[in-house]
Amino acid sequence: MADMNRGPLGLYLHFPFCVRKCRYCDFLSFPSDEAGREAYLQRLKKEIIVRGEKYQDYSIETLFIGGGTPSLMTGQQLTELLDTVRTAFHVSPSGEWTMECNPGTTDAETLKIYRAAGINRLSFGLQSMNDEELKYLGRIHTAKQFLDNYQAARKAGFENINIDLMSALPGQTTDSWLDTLKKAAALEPEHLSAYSLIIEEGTPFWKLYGDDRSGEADVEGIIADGGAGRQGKAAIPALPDEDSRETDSGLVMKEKTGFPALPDEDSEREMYHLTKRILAERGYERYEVSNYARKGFECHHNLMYWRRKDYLGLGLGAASMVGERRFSNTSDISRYMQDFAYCQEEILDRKAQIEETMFLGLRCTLGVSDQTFKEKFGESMMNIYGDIIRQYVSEGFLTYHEEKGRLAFTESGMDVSNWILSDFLL
Ligand SMILES: C[S@@+](CC[C@H](N)C(=O)[O-])C[C@H]1O[C@@H](n2cnc3c(N)ncnc32)[C@H](O)[C@@H]1O
Ligand SMILES: C[S@@+](CC[C@H](N)C(=O)[O-])C[C@H]1O[C@@H](n2cnc3c(N)ncnc32)[C@H](O)[C@@H]1O
Ligand code: SF4
Repeated sequence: MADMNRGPLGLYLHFPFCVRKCRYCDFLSFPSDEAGREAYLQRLKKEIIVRGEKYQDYSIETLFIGGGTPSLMTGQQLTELLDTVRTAFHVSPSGEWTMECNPGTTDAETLKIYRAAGINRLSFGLQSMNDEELKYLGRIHTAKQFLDNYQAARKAGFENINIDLMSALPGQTTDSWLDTLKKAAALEPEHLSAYSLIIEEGTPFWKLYGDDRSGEADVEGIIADGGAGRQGKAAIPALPDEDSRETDSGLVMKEKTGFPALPDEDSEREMYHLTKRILAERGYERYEVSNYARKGFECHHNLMYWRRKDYLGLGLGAASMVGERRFSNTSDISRYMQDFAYCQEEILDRKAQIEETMFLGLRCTLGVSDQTFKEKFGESMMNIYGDIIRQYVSEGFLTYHEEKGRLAFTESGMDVSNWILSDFLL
């Protein structure tokens, strides 16, 4: 139940450490040792206490521990971290508390402690069920290790589990994507995220594949997840040597590098359409561009971002938006260990607020409510975007539901949402 007297707040905690860096990843994370992780957590707990004092008028509705690899935390570290949150903030009793969990980094005992400490949703970064694809991505785990962890999580009492998958991987065929999708859905997780691999600048994959996917990263950049997630690049170590670059599955290899080629555009499209069909057939409703859930299991924390509700991000590089103030912590670890000053702060003007409302709202299949829009901005969406909306409605990409007063993408609009959304920049 929401706290009547306090405003709802989403709390994000960043844990910036991984066993090693995956070749495609530009999230803020780097390898670490035990001492470094412990020192960071001491600092994070201190930040929780310091910031908590300023947020006594709020109640934590959702909590999300992301990374990096938060499951590198011991049971005791996680328990202390969550106890600190409960001491420093008001928390809603039935809130969604998610933690990202990397296959190959956890076990049954630890998962039980996480559950007892208050985590009630797990998000597994599986990416693929194909060990060869996992190897090229630079993942540290196999599909089998994921399965073991997944079963252990169910036994530990987790009844709300997400699995992250990625398509359009090096060497991936539509058949192998189909296989990954089917195997993941067969486990009946409550939630599935299916992303298309983005070749991010500055990553080892950029060196290997940057030319093949030029332009793609730019489009994604405009429509970032509410500003959260894609800022702050970590230093990326050189490509580790491969023991063997042989492949026995007939993959097309990139000349010189020994890495398989990316699927061509047609295969990528096919994979995308397969995702929708296979997941729909198995009872997963798409509620956002890349997110699918059983009814009632949509990720509340991410919905806070897309609906532009207040959220506070703590830890290295974490992003926040409270009121129309957007701010984030430094991405420089040595600075973070010394002071908690915000490094980027801006007040969003009306234009930016309107653009964001459209970008983030339209990503969700529910779309944007004209009523809510009017209450916020004092005029109808039609006043501002009339021409564009009419054009895309007549072309069948957008639909306006008169009765509900909501503007949303049609299915074909969702397929090209990135391109259409750029027209909503004022
Ligand atoms: C920031 S990661 C953290 C999750 C966890 N550390 C893991 O990798 O298992 C969250 C998710 O973003 C997705 N992701 C990361 N890099 C991506 C990229 N370059 N393109 C598309 N999706 C990406 C992956 O599916 C990943 O599970
Ligand atoms: C890409 S999403 C994946 C969510 C997952 N599919 C799910 O349903 O739970 C999560 C990642 O976004 C990033 N992230 C989310 N909120 C953030 C915030 N407020 N500040 C900084 N990074 C954030 C973190 O790297 C986190 O691991
Ligand atoms: S994808 Fe996940 S595990 Fe891999 S480097 Fe990025 S945050 Fe770490």
